[in-house]
Amino acid sequence: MDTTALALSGVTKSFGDTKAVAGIDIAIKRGEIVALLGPNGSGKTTSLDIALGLTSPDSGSAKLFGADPIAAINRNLVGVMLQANSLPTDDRVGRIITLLARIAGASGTVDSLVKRTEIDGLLTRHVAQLSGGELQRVRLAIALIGDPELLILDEPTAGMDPNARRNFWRLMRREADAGRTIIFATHQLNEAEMFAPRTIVLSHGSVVADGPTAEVRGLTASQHLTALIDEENWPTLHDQLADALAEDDSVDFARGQLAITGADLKDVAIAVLSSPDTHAVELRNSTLDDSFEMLTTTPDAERVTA
Ligand SMILES: Nc1ncnc2c1ncn2[C@@H]1O[C@H](COP(=O)(O)OP(=O)(O)OP(=O)(O)O)[C@@H](O)[C@H]1O
Repeated sequence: MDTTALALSGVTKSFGDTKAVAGIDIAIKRGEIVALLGPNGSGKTTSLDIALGLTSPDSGSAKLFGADPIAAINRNLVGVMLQANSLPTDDRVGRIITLLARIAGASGTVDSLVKRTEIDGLLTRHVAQLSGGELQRVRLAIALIGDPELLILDEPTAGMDPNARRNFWRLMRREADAGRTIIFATHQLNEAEMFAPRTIVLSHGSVVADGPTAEVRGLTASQHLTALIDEENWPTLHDQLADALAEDDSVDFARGQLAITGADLKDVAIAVLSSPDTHAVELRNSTLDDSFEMLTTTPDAERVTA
C-alpha cells in the first residue's frame, strides 16, 4: 500500500506574470498532521488547489494516495474545507448534510457525524443564521462526510473568535486521533505549534522550511532583549556591553529604547541589568512567529530542512 497521502513533485504555477508556485516538492505520509504556513500570496491555496486537482500545474505533478487527485476524491478518500466553498444560505443545515451524505452514499453515518462535530443544535437553522464558528463546524461536518482518510483545510479558523477557534481544534483533535491525515493552511502560528507535529513554510511560492514544528521554530532560535535607557547613558552602556556582545548580535537603540537580538544574550542581559538607569529590561526566547518572520522576509530565502 502507498504510504504517501499527498505528493507534489516539481510543481509550478503562474497566473500571468505572477509565479504563485515556483517549483515545490512536498510529500506527506498517511497519518501525518501538517501545518502549511506562509504570508498572504505565498502560494498556499494554489498548492492545495493543485493537490486537489482543482487547478492544473504548469509543470510537475500532484498525486493523492499515489493516484490522480480526482480518482482519490471520487473514492471519498479526501474531505476538504476550502476558503471559497460556500453553502446555500437559505437552506437548513440538516437538509444540506442529509443530501450531501446521500450523494456520497454515506447516509448511515450522519448521526455520528452530527454528534462528533457538535452540530446537533444547528440542524434546523438556516445557514444564513449561523455564526462564523458554527458555520465552520458545519463545513467540517461536510468535509467529514464519507469518512475521508485525508482532510485538507484551507485556513479553517479564519474569522473565528478565540473560543470558537479552541473549540474547533478540540474537535479536530478527535479526528486526528482517529488516524486521519490532516493538512491545514493557517496564518495562526500558535495553531501550528499546538496541533501540527510538522510545519511547512512557504514564501514566494517556494518551500523555505519543512520539518518538525519545534525544529522549524528552532531554526532561527534566538533571544530578544529589550530595555528602556536614558539617552545620555546609552554611550556608556554601549561601551560596557562590548565584551558581552557577540559579532552576530544585532543592536538597535532609538529614542531611549534598546533592542538586541542574538543567539545567547545571557551575559548581555546581566550587563544591562547591572547598569543603573535601565528600566523594563526583558529577555525572551524566539517564538515560531519570529522564525516565520525571518524565514519569509529574507530575500531569496533558501530552503531550510529541519
Ligand atoms: N486565479 C488567480 N488569478 C490570478 N492570480 C492568482 C490566482 N490565484 C492566485 N493568484 C496569485 O497567486 C499568488 C499566490 O496566491 P495564493 O492564493 O496561492 O496564496 P496564499 O498563500 O494562499 O495567500 P492567502 O494567505 O492570502 O490566502 C498571489 O499573488 C495571488 O494573487
